[in-house]
Amino acid sequence: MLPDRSRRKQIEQVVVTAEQMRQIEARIFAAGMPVAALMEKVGISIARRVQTLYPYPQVRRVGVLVGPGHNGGDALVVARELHFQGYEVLIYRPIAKLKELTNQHAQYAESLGIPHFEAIAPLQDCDLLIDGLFGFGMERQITEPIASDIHQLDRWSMPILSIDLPSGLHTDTGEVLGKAVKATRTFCLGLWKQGLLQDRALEYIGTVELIDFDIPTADIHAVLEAPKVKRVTSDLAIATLPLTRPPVTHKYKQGHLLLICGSRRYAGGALLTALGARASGVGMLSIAVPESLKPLLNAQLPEALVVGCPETDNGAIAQLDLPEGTDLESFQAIACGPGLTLEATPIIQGVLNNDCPLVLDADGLNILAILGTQKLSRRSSPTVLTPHAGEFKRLFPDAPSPMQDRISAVREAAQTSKAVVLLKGARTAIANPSGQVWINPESTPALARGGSGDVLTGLLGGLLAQATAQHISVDAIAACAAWWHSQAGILAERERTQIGVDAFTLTQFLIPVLHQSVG
Ligand SMILES: NC(=O)C1=CN([C@@H]2O[C@H](COP(=O)(O)OP(=O)(O)OC[C@H]3O[C@@H](n4cnc5c(N)ncnc54)[C@H](OP(=O)(O)O)[C@@H]3O)[C@@H](O)[C@H]2O)[C@@H](O)CC1
Ligand SMILES: Nc1ncnc2c1ncn2[C@@H]1O[C@H](COP(=O)(O)OP(=O)(O)O)[C@@H](O)[C@H]1O
Ligand SMILES: [K+]
Repeated sequence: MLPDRSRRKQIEQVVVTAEQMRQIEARIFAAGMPVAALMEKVGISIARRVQTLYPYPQVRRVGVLVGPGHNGGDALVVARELHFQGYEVLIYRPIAKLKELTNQHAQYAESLGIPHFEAIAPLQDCDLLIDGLFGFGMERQITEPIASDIHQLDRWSMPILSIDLPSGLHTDTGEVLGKAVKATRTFCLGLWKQGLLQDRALEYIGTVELIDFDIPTADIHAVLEAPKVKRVTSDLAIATLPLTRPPVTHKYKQGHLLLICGSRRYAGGALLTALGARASGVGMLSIAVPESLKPLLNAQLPEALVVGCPETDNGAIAQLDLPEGTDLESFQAIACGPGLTLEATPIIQGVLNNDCPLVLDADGLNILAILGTQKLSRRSSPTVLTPHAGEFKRLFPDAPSPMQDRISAVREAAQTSKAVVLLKGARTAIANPSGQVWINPESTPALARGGSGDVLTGLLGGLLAQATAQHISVDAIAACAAWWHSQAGILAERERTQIGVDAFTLTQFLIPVLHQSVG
């Protein structure tokens, strides 16, 4: 058995579907763990955590919503424990027919004199509600009268704590099945459920934490075969960062990144991409911009080699004018797109035809959408595409909608395009062509602001350029960049409020966040 800390770190990376969770539980039960014992263990862990977060007597009246399955069973164990700790517990039990084990707990709660109701109204004056209506067994639409009762909860103001998932959310896709509880907190049981990491679930889940109940890692590995879905934890991301260098090295050994970005109209995009790249620590940074942007870039990034390129009449890059003896394959990575405009189509065609690891963003993606993503399958070096949902739809019109099941969408896009696809959003999802998916589990809406994606492009380009000599997968690097970018946003928000995180400010928090995370 792994020491507890290391096991916990592994568990935090795992993401499961309902079916995978069922299979893992089935193995535990088949090995001899009684179902009732597991429910008891889970229920008691939840009750302890409730007592810490909502201590008696600050919180006195607790309403417990009990469904027909084992989610309801868990809730009844919590109800019983809280009753014995002095809380006044009231139970809402809208469905009479309960699974056997749940029914036994219901009978015992009745014998203790805990009142139960078929209607929701008697719970109106509770200080806290615990939602154990449905968990990962929920597959059908919620019907009346439960839908109306859940609607009623939206009008009440007490905190709601959901067990495993807010009732009514689909475990895998995060879809609302008719109506769903809007939780203040969710205690996800055992392993992270995929639906909790989907953007559309975020409005419902509140603050989420994992309640570990010691699932053996052997059972997890037995069920979860590659490709997997992984949460990008701090441990995973930090292990990928190029934090220490060998004592004997030089700038070109630390990666040479070429940025191709900007136009007279969109100068800021080039600057923000360059500042993101600077923070990555890349050994050498070259920046190709239209000639008229050269003074601006030189003034802001004195360390960079700024290549002024001939311009179109509208101020876009007309052709790359790299220094004598340099071609596109001289670089460890190229990142291009922000601010280019569609006039830069020949430039994108040129980089696609070259054999160098490539990050495409913004207009780079818009041009690729016109050229067709099948162009990518001919590249022998890795390509990373970093679309937001709008760009994604233009690039992959036949993939599932990125507004719905983002994990399926990004996986299919990566498989068909043979690129690593980083689908930006509240919970950025990254997939590689083999179907491995990473989800960045923490971020802040402070990042929903013009230019913050440009910062990510530069940061990712810089990490990619530094990693080519090492054996780190490109999707792991993209996941690491998404984590770093979000963590900088979170730190910037903490110091400057949610409205204080403009994209330039974000670049200034990229290094401080490492101090905090790495120590
Ligand atoms: N096994 C264990 O000991 C452990 C289990 N754990 C806990 O168990 C939970 C999973 O339990 P579960 O599989 O019993 O399913 P659950 O989520 O309670 O609900 C399914 C029930 O709801 C019913 N139902 C569905 N939709 C409905 C609708 N629209 N309207 C009305 N009814 C509807 C459905 O009925 P059916 O569709 O079959 O007719 C079925 O009866 C899990 O999330 C976790 O909390 C963990 O603590 C670990 C230990
Ligand atoms: N609600 C949100 N929560 C967390 N991060 C967000 C949210 N909305 C956007 N972001 C992040 O902000 C960045 C925006 O990038 P993008 O849409 O390309 O903007 P731009 O093109 O203006 O730079 C992405 O990294 C995205 O993941
Ligand atoms: K629930």
